Amino acid sequence: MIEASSNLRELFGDSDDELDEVEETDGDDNSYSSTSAVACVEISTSEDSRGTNKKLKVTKDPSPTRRDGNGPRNDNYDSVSSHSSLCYNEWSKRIGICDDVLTPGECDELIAVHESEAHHGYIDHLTVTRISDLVDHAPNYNSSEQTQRHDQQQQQQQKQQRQQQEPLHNAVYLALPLLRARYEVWQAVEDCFPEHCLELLPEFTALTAWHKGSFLENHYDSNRSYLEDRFISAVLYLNDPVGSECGNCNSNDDDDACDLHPENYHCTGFEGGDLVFEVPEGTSRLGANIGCQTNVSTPSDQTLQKHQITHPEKSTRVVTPRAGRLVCFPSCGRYVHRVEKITRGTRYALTMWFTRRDEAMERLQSLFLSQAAANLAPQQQPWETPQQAELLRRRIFLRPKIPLPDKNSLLSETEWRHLIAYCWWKKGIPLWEILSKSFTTETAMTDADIVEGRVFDNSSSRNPGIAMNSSTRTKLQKSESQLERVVREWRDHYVNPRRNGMASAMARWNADGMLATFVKDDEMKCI
Ligand SMILES: O=C(O)CCC(=O)C(=O)O
Ligand SMILES: [Fe+2]
Repeated sequence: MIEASSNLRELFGDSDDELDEVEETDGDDNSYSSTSAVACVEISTSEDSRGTNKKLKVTKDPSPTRRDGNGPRNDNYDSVSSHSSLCYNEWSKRIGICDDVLTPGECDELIAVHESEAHHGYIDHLTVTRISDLVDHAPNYNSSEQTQRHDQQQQQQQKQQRQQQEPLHNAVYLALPLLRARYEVWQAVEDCFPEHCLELLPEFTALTAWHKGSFLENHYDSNRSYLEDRFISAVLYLNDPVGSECGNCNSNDDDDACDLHPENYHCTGFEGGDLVFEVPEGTSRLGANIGCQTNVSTPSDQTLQKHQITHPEKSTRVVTPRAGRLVCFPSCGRYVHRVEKITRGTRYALTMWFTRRDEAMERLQSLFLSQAAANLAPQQQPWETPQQAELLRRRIFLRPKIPLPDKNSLLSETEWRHLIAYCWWKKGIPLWEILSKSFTTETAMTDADIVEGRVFDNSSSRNPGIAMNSSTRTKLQKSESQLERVVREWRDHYVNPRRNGMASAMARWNADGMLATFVKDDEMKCI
């Protein structure tokens, strides 16, 4: 997975190269929305049906059939569709759309997880949190060493007490909701591709934040030799687009309201960002013509059928993101797609690929390393310059107007970052207000504006030089009593329950650490 991700910049960053390999189509005159168009695989999973029973229906534990490593290459969707009079319905039904795969609350938590540990992504204006960003530095929760200990329960209690007192060194507790969501996506993808049930293995899992200005040109997802193991692509959207008004901050400002109100940066709406598929050239709109099932439903489709019109060669199928909506499709060249530019706000998603080859599977064995926890200060990604990494770090603090902490600060930098995201997620906790009583707002705001403008701007990344003044830091120390209450709530009601849930889930997982399976409801409980 590490190799694959370090190559992602090559995949997405140099869009000129990318387009050379993909047949370009330009027509979007005939685009139509997924919500009203041809029915494909539509599976609505209500909250009830997502209970433990469903989660246990397909066991993700490794079995010889899943893990023999001899699965076929991802050529069948290409070859099924490669005859010249490809049936539109046959093509379209491979684009699975499932709504309510996660609840709004689960989506919000994943957004907060991303905000806690955001790194520069593989294209401009994109930040990512790969699952490995959370677990690679995990302490050993489940080593054989530990299980052999005589008084395991006592050890566990001591450990929990230590955790409650020690500064937060790692982000592993944040992996719990992500692992749960990963499993939900996995199940939904299997539901959409039942013919490949029990074959599909996660190859890559990351939370992605598509900030204003980000987009992806036409591409398909297995379009490099080192990506050819990718078989199914899956994107679970975590927030809704908004109209002209700002969803949460009630601003009527037409001009980038969310971007202008960083203190309300829980306004997670966005504009733009549709996922647009190119219908392959030569595709017939008439499924009946070549004997496949016809389930066309829109008036325009019926008209086409009635008049026996072949669908124009160049057209698109548009999927509009929505919180809890999963879209999954073959990663092969028949499913060329793009992401339209995000023109406002941030579009959040959980992005996954599935493979059928065991060797290509995403490894999570580092969850089981018996290493001491490393300090998870934001780490420089292979494609980042140190300056870019530093700017992103500053942005995380300054966007919500929180001064950069120094050595004497109440919390470590990791803790501050996580606390900021928690408060942002919980919305009702006015961290900025608590702090603003005792630090110089003007300084923080000025810095925030400068950083916001530069963080994604490569041309200015050579000069990140922004220093917080010392009075800001000194004053921050004085607000401890109010802050301490917030910190206690965060630790007691969030960090510790999540840590315990993680430890409990991991105790049930396979000793080789290669497959993380389901996470139980009670392990997710936050008091
Ligand atoms: O986020 C999306 O809608 C699709 C993203 C995508 O195409 C990709 O990451 O390859
Ligand atoms: Fe893609």
